Amino acid sequence: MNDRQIIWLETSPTFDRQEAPVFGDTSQISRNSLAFGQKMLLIVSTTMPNCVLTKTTSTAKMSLNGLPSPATIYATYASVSSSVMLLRTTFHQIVPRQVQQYVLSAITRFFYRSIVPDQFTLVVEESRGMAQNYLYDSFQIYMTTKDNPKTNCLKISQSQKDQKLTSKLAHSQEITEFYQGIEITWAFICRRTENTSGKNSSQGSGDIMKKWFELRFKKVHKETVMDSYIPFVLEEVKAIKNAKRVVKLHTLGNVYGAPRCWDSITLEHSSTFETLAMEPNEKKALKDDLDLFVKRKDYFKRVGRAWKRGYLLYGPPGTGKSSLVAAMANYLKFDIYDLQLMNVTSDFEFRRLLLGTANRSILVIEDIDCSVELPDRKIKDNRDNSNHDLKFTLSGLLNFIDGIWSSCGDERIIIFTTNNKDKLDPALLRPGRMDMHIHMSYLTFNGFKTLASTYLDIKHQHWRFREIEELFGSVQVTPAEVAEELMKSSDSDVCLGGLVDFLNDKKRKRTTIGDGENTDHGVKHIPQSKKMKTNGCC
Ligand SMILES: Nc1ncnc2c1ncn2[C@@H]1O[C@H](COP(=O)(O)OP(=O)(O)OP(=O)(O)O)[C@@H](O)[C@H]1O
Repeated sequence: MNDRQIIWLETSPTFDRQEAPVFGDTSQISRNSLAFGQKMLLIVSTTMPNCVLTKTTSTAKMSLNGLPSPATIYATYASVSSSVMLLRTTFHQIVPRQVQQYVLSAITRFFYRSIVPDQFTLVVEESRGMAQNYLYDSFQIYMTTKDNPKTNCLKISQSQKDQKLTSKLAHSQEITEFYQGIEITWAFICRRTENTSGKNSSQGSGDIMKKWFELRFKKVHKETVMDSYIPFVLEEVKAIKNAKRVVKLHTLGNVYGAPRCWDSITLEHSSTFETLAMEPNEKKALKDDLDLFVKRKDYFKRVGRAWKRGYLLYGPPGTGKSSLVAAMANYLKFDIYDLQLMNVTSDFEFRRLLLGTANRSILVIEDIDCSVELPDRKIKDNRDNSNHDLKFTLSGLLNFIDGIWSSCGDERIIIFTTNNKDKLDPALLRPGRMDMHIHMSYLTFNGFKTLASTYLDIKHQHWRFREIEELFGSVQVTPAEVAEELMKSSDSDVCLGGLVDFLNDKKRKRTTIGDGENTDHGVKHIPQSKKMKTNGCC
């Protein structure tokens, strides 16, 4: 091409006559050969300047600076857009919908890949053969929490019970989010395809609806997305599911003549760690312990121990032992199995009942000191004492809790409560059984402030507080007693005035309650080393 030269010939805009100012040696060839408004493109040989290789003449009227006039642009636009409209209408009318969708998605994918060739796409389909794809279900839940200003269509729904709207991505909608600086685009796609399985589809016709998620990101981030982002999404989904989970309370049903089994109702106890009157450091220690426990699945596996945790709650009546159990269940979203040992007649029945409990649950054995006389309890005195299944023994209880029951389930918590720790059999307190001893004691001033906030909505100070703090120094009062006083009126001044009278009255009488002589307060951890040594035997 080096021996060629391109030359434009154009009539002068300043002269209203047929004159062609030209360039180079070709001027003689084309002079006076153009009409006004004409433009000519010459390709000439550089070696023989007068030799025209190609000649193109444009008759379109040109603007002063060589650009097309607005009328030309408009005419071109009108003709192109009407052609596109015509094509579009024809495409929609003639081509079947499935084919349309296929063509459009093929085009989209083609352009997407050619424009961004280093992109990677993960496809997560709704089902894996016959089985539902767990990942797809999880992604669907995850997407309900996402919103994006760019999304222009969402599917929303609401159940009768739920006050919140649930939103889902609609077909072909996309959401983009950033994870560790990586841009990840989620797209939800559903498409009707022909049912080749021969089974009836939910749509009634021979078609089935295929749904899937596409995750698009740069190829270099493939490993981060697979190894870190997807596990992160699954963890988020677990938390979302947990937040929605309804905690159940299981108690022993009593159907005449039939073996006892668990009956369940929704746990209505609204106690939480926030509403619980407890020293803040003790509360934190317990929450941290629970958090660690639920996170340590692999750890328990590695050290060869059952994934279980035992807590002993002890203290006078009305100090919040049951409230703490409810707070733990609400915090972890674990069901509660409330077992009254006086209803259990034999080791055999005890095992059967425990095997009927589910994972992620709390087994509560309340008032263990007074509910049953272990280990000598028998059903029938004339039976052979060596038959352990026919009597209920302490060793039966502990062995089963330590052994088979705890190892055939996951995330099991067992809680014993007692008003009198001193009365308990030392075997129960052995390290490895009860990992944490929690003393629920009389109310402290810190605990009182929690109750004042919960019951009277006093978040900071009240002029009665100083007086109440002084009285707490000289009288022992349970949270249950104080809660009772704080509920007497909706006027906080009246309630606190009543509480001051109540405390003064108590002070006068100098009444001591229950196990006031206890010297060990709060949360007590059993050293891990000790636990390991003694684990597994009664
Ligand atoms: N620590 C606490 N924090 C908040 N509220 C409490 C606390 N302790 C007791 N209460 C209030 O007192 C009521 C009775 O408390 P709860 O049944 O939890 O005590 P308990 O120690 O289990 O008693 P018992 O030993 O008699 O079973 C609860 O419903 C709650 O309203």
